[in-house]
Amino acid sequence: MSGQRVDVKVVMLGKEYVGKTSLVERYVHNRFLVGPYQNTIGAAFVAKVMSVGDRTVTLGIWDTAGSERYEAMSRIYYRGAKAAIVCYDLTDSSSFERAKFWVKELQNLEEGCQIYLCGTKSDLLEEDRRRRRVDFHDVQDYADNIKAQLFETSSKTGQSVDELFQKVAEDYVSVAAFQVMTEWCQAATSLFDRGQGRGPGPEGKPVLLQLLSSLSHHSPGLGEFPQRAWT
Ligand SMILES: Nc1nc2c(ncn2[C@@H]2O[C@H](COP(=O)(O)OP(=O)(O)OP(=O)(O)O)[C@@H](O)[C@H]2O)c(=O)[nH]1
Repeated sequence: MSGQRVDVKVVMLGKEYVGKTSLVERYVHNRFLVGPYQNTIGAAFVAKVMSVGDRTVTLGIWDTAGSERYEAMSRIYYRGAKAAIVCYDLTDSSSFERAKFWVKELQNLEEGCQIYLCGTKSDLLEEDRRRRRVDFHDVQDYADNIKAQLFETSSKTGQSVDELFQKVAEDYVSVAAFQVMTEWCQAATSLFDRGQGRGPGPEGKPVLLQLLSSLSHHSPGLGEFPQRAWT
């Protein structure tokens, strides 16, 4: 996978033992490793290619170490991340406090990073509801406040794991499409302001049509409406 182009840098954050590595294992290899717990040292990277509609998106996932000993190192890994999956263990309230710590960090230092809150080990609640230590509605309110998405997953059973990563990729595609659309609108407005929109561009086609075909190329579907309206 080395040298592979990555579309979305995703970072896994959260207290040690919450299940970050297990989440990545379940998603990438569709397996749940049993055996003695091995804490992550530093960080691990894996890339996963996936589909969103007719587009291919490559997620580059950084699995960080949850131990506070590696806190400074985890900061290096969330730099430039477009998405952060901030994990907490549904059976451990202190892990949710730690999740809030990471959310604050991201809000202060990585403004452009979309946050996904992930309550892990939901299978343990299936076995015994009394084990829940983090209330769903409290977290949902918190998630709404910070404009984050909320998922409750189990790496053991696979519950909601694919949905979580799929949402990350889908959000990336819609944000990218929105950016292209915004840039296109700005370019079109500026051409119209200068009265050049219908003039010929470098390929002999009207400049606006050239912009539209570039928009359609980057975001299939988005270019259809204006193209129909203006030709
Ligand atoms: N029952 C259950 N156990 C889980 C689940 N996810 C992880 N675990 C267990 O929780 C322990 C910690 O999991 P890891 O994935 O190593 O946790 P981590 O967050 O990567 O830990 P650090 O690397 O120390 O940050 C392991 O014993 C896992 O088997 C889950 O969904 N259900």
